[in-house]
Amino acid sequence: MKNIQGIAASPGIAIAKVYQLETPDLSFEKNVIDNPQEEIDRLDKALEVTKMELEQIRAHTKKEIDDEHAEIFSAHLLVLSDPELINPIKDKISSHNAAAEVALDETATMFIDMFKTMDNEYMRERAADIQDVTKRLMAHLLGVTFPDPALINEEVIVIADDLTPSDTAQLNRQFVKGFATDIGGRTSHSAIMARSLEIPAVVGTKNITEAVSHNDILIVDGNEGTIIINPSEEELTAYIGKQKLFAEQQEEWAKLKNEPTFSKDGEQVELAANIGTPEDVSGVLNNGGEGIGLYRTEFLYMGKKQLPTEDEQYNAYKSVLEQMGDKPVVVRTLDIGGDKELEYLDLPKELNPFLGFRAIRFCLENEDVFRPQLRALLRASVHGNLKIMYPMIATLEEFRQAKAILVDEKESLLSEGVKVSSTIEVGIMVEIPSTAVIAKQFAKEVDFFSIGTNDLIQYTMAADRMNERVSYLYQPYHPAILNLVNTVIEAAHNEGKWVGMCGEMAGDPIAIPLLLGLGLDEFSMSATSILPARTQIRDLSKKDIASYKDKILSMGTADEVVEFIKKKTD
Ligand SMILES: C=C(OP(=O)(O)O)C(=O)O
Ligand SMILES: [Mg+2]
Repeated sequence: MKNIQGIAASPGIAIAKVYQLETPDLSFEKNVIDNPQEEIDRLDKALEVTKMELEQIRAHTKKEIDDEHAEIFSAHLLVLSDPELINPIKDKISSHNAAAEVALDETATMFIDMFKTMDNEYMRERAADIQDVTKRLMAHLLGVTFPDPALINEEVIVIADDLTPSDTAQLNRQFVKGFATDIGGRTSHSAIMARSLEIPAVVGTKNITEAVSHNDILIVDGNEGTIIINPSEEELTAYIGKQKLFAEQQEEWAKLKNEPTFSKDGEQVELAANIGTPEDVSGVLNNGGEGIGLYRTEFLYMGKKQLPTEDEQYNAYKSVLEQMGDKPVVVRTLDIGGDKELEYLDLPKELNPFLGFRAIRFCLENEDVFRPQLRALLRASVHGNLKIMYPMIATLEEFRQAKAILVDEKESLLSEGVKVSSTIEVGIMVEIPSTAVIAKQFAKEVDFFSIGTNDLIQYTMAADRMNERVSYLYQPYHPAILNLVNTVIEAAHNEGKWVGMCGEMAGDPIAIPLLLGLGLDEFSMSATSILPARTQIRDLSKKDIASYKDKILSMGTADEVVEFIKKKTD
């Protein structure tokens, strides 16, 4: 028996025997050729067959999964038709007399390396897409068959170094009970697809392919990220129990998908989701999200060579708003800086980037960047229920200045005859202690607050959210944090305004009772946390917890708070 720890990528527990998905041998002789045209013809033929195969996988995915995942293969097809990839391969063949395999390998490696080293997770994962497509193309050039996971016909757990999107799309849910890979992260495509197929998965184990052999029995715990190889009888019994419990839990959760969120004593709150791209919206709706509490627009600006145009932004915002119908969508304006750099802006390196020139500070000094975003948002506002939120507000002047620019852009759009919604709420993130402390003054001017605890905790505790050595100080349940949260909620409610929270704390099962008791109106979290949170809230009495509010807020340590709330809500 041996346990391996990886990253929990898709929830659930699977127990079955190992199926090793091996990549075929794609090695080749590095021959020089004497007829480049023949090689180019071979390449064109392989391209044609690969495209046909991808079309088939796309159709299969569309039928068996959904349109969104089928789009991955549309992207692959685009890669194969992209002259920026194909022309350099052909140039290498004709100018260096390289065999098609050599030219493909060298060109693909160059692009993959380039994307892999980018300081942006999204782009790094696009490297995996190019790798996937070019491997398939190479197999056709070499005349070797690619593994076909669709042929699996007994219950298994698929083990692989990595699962490409096309592998994942072919997995038959009836037989493939789970999967585990050496590489990958929570946002890699295979992980995203595992979640929508609802196959338990653990990724990033580093060495699962070496640790198991063909007929081993495995337990894959996608809730905890653990894999148990050849479990003992006791472990098996324990996990079969957990599996049953999880299945029961999921059935319970699913019943609440289209339900509003009420506490046991009948108080309503809103459970919303945090998203980074329009593609994330379907996951929000599938998980019963009542709104988008934070759309991080940075991703529109990242992984590019220049700023996105106003129209590009308009299309992204419109897509999110339309998909959400009349449900609220809080879009946060550009929060660049800190750990999120935009290389093309060429901003000077700073000693303390988290305390530096970022977010609203940058936008107010760079109106040429800020105004197009606000215009795109205002134009998109007629397509849904838009709320605009400014990040990193530290002073009232910043909010007033940002709002004045918005009003100015609105007036100019209206004078151009462009329609703009008249009901857009304008609010701020509360993630800087100064703003939390004078929330009372802010509450008179903003339409809403959303508490960004990821930053509020680091600034209040003076503990860098990225620094492992001070992570013990990063304490969401610290009375100082709870007092600030309480100040913000009371201030807002006194002015008849609503308060959300979009930091990670909002989806944390220990924090949820505390936040409910303090009167938080909207909880914004990752989509898959929504149904468990709704279930939890239905069992909590807001009034009961609120009656302990003064006691909790006067406690001295986070441990005391946790111990107390656990005891009261068990
Ligand atoms: C939601 C927040 O913003 P980000 O994590 O993007 O800084 C936060 O600070 O809590
Ligand atoms: Mg923040």
